[in-house]
Amino acid sequence: MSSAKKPNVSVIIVPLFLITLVFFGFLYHVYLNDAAVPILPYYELTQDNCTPYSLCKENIGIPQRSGPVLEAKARRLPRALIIGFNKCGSAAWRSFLSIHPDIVSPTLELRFFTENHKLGLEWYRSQMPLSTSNQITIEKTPRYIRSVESLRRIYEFNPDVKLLVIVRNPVSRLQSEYAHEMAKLPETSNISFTDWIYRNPFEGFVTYWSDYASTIRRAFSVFPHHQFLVVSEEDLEKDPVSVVKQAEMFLKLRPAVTNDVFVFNETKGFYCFNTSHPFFPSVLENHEVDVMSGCMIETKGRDHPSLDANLLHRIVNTSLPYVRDLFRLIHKQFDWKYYNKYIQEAC
Ligand SMILES: Nc1ncnc2c1ncn2[C@@H]1O[C@H](COP(=O)(O)OS(=O)(=O)O)[C@@H](OP(=O)(O)O)[C@H]1O
Repeated sequence: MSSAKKPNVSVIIVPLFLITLVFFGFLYHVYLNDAAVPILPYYELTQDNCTPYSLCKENIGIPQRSGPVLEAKARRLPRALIIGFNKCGSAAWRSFLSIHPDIVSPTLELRFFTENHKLGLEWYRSQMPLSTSNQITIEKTPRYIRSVESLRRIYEFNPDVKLLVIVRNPVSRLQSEYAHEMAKLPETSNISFTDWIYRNPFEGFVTYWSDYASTIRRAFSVFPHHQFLVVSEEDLEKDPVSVVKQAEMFLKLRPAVTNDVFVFNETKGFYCFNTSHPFFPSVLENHEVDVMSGCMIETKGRDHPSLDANLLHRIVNTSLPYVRDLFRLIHKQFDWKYYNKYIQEAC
């Protein structure tokens, strides 16, 4: 008489059922449910063994999706910075770049390498938006370029960081600064552009706003030239796609931003986001963009004061040597009204 007991079927079927469940659950998780990508707090991630000050040197390149990968989102430190100049379209450039699927960017100027340095690198990281490892983070604080101390800190943070710089016709930059200052005052205290200019010692004031070259030259003494991309506000205003494309190439990102991402808004007088473009929802967290119109908020694109001919002549005369110096330094020439006729050839 055999004493062997028949195996209980449930001992086999239950684990088999559970394994199948887990397997299909996994497939669903990876292939069908993008939202299921786990979002881990940054400190749970290895960050590719990077130490805080030696940032990851992985290639910034075309993301290769070669199969199911469980991609963790994390708060990553910037690999590119917009370091200057203020009143030159730095906010629009940052916003326009951030529509690229491989770019994320905090809206606020974090000023980490200037006054907020004491808050520490972990604070800086905590301010960054979540991103995947295929995306790069870009932070914008236009005052970085003016401070040597900040440039040295940036170098210590990451000597390979990419540096984005935007400059502007000095005349428009002065008008922009004036509009910015007047907007802070009650209307009754507003003064004319001419009075505003002559409130200050003329030469020094105009030089301060026009001499991009000295500031960039100083930055060149900290970082090699090839780590800089210098563009012009006028190009961003006229043809934002071309300026975003320059950055795509410079950052070695796949070409993703096309003409249909932007539309010219007659009321605003500037290019704005095309709100029906599939990329648009990615800027909804951007507090510098009006989500209804897709335009930059009202503090960007103010009316400029008209110019008295004599004053214009004086400003152009004073700033011309600095404009020449800039074009020579960066080996580029921008299409700047009032200056073009004096500058016959580049570099
Ligand atoms: N598309 C688009 N929409 C709105 N504004 C645009 C755009 N492109 C460039 N600009 C110009 O950006 C100028 C503001 O420059 P910044 O953002 O660098 O100013 S700030 O330093 O951050 O305050 C702002 O200057 P003002 O015109 O003087 O307001 C704009 O001329």
